[in-house]
Amino acid sequence: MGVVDVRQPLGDDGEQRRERRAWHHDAQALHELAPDLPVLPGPLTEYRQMASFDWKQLRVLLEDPETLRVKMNLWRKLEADPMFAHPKATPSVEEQKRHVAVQLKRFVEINLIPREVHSWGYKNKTKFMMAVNAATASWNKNLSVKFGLGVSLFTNALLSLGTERHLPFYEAVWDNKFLFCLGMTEVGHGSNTKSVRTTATYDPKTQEFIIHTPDFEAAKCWAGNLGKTCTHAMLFAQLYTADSCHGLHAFLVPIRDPETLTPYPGVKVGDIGEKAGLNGIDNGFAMFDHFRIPRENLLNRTGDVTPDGEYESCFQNPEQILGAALENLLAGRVAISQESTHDLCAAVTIAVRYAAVRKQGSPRNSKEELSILEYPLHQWRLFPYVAAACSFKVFMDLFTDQYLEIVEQSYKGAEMKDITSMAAEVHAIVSAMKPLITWTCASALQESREACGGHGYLKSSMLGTMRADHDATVTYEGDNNVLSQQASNWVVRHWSLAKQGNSAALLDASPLGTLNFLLNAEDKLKKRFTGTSKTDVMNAHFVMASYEWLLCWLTKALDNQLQKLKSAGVDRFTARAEVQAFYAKPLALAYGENNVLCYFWEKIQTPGIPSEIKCVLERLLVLYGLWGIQRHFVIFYRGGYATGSQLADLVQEACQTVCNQLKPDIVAIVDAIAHPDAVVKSILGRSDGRIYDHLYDAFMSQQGHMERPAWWREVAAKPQSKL
Ligand SMILES: Cc1cc2nc3c(=O)[nH]c(=O)nc-3n(C[C@H](O)[C@H](O)[C@H](O)COP(=O)(O)OP(=O)(O)OC[C@H]3O[C@@H](n4cnc5c(N)ncnc54)[C@H](O)[C@@H]3O)c2cc1C
Repeated sequence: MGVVDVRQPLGDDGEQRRERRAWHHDAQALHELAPDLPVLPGPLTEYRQMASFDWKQLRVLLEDPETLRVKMNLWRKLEADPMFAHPKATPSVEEQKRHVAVQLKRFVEINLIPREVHSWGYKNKTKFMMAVNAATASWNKNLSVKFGLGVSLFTNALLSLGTERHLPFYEAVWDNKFLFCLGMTEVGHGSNTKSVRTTATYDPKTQEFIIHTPDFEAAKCWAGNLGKTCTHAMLFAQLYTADSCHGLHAFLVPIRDPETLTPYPGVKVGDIGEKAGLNGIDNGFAMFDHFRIPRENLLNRTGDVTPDGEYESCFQNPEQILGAALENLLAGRVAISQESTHDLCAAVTIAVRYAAVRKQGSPRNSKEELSILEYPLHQWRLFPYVAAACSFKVFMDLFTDQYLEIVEQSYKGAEMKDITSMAAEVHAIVSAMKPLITWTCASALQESREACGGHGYLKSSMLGTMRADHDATVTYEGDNNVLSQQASNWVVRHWSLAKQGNSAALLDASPLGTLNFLLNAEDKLKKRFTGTSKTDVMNAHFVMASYEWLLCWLTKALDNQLQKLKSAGVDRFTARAEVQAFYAKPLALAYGENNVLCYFWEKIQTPGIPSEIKCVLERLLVLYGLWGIQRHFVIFYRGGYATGSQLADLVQEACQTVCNQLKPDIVAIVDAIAHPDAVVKSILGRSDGRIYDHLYDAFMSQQGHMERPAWWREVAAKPQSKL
């Protein structure tokens, strides 16, 4: 195997791919990926005509056209099949579960993921599956979660944790015979997975593992599909042999008879009940009473038990085994970040189109009311989220390629430069990005709901449904607050190299370059803000240099705090807990934001981008960066980067100016990142902008909406006595 170098953000064939992805789209391809918008003059026409660029070209720049093609194809198929139609009224919780379960069956049956995909290499296959997942999530998040847990995420984990003897499970899942759940969380433990208490004790007499739940707090809990539908669980339990506990391992545990869905004796299993959202998913609990499974059901890539009960591991200690097992969950976190980017795009599509059409208030002596988009406050509320949506889209596109390349090469056994450092860096990036992206999306959904006023609160705006369904992403697959600690831990670990000025070691530790801000850190920390006009801050150079200073300061400050606590005799666990709120969490967030800026900047350098699009992209980058800088003002002042009011004054002025510059282009930017109307499903966010026509239809099409209620007698005034 040759040595693989993924230092280039675009991968080893970066230059080639840049060329490929730059502006060679014929009219037919563009039409397929960016179908024409309504041509009749409509409420959005005026703003569309103001645009300085072609939205179709921006669309295929912000996302890999191949990925976009997969999504557009899938959406067309889902739209054409009545089984995937959205119910008009909200069904009961039970019916939501039934509907999503039968949709999943059909999803697999009609080969929405063609069989040949399984023979593709890891990278192409996973990239395809991720595109399908993100597109499905935008159609119906319940369906994508059910599919992810039960089929795609499971089979992904199976291939990396299991061995050849587990392949029949892989086949059975894709043949619709088995459905899985991933059972890690217990009633009493979630984030601290090491303390999971379900046991799997090996019995050499029968060559079986005995799965047991010691008490209710150790019951498996929350696993999607476990409540009603799964046939098996990929269950995480502490593995015991006669001599000792070998830590957390994954087991394939039968839960229900696949033909009758009756739970097996020894498994007490059920649904945990109605949730705040995602009610199409049957999240469940399960308790095991000395339930026996064959020895071969242990996923044995990282460790195995011989028939006579001897434990064999490729790792030295149980923590390493856990680490290897959890590494496999990274794909899930990447997928969540992709889905959330989609939700963010949908939220701003709805809110910006609505803002362009909705008129409210007018200046004195003017008869014309203003679109709410004209108000600087409204721009400031929404445009940074549009900038975030575009930047995240680019980041996820480029980073997913790198991530899959690294995993593929390591599977192939390629002799990769710095594989250990690369794995650690990828882990840190994902641990920072999943929180950043899901939190940004959550606040965008809330802001967009408010920005659409009362109508935004209608179910048919879709913002409430999206907000409720998206909400869980900040908790599952690693709670955001806990996950972000892994990112800050990794960054701060390298401060000593920065302090020594050891650039070579820093570059080795960060093959993807996300620690480059630490190069010459002490010099960077000497920099002070000297700007005197808004043009000094309204550019990418200022934004990126300020982020470098911010990150160096936060890393150094976090390290100082940890050293201080250590010198005072505070143990490592307590010290880490002490610094979380004011050092570690801001560092993880700033690290994530800086990654977004660096990848976006790299993208803007793609050769051949038309100058008008480049100008829009730079404005979006600057707005995203300034939005972050003003959130971190306290640190800039606290660390002495700025004194007096100049930095705050100029950044605020610049934010408002960039918003104003983006205003004529904002509807076209949103057109470039919007999903088709049938996917967004919002009466406020359609591409024709005819919000009042759609509102009228929505009001008028409700069943019985103008009828006297059947229960009118219970509330109507009693007839007056004639006496
Ligand atoms: C819709 C949904 C679907 C899910 N699906 C699955 C599934 O399929 N399979 C599965 O196994 N699990 C699933 N889960 C469970 C999910 O993975 C856990 O909820 C998650 O890991 C968090 O664990 P917890 O709920 O025990 O919270 P806890 O770990 O108890 O955390 C509670 C709060 O304490 C904070 N906290 C915890 N530890 C620390 C610390 N060290 N420092 C600072 N703060 C801390 C957290 O930030 C959090 O705000 C699902 C959850 C939801 C909501």
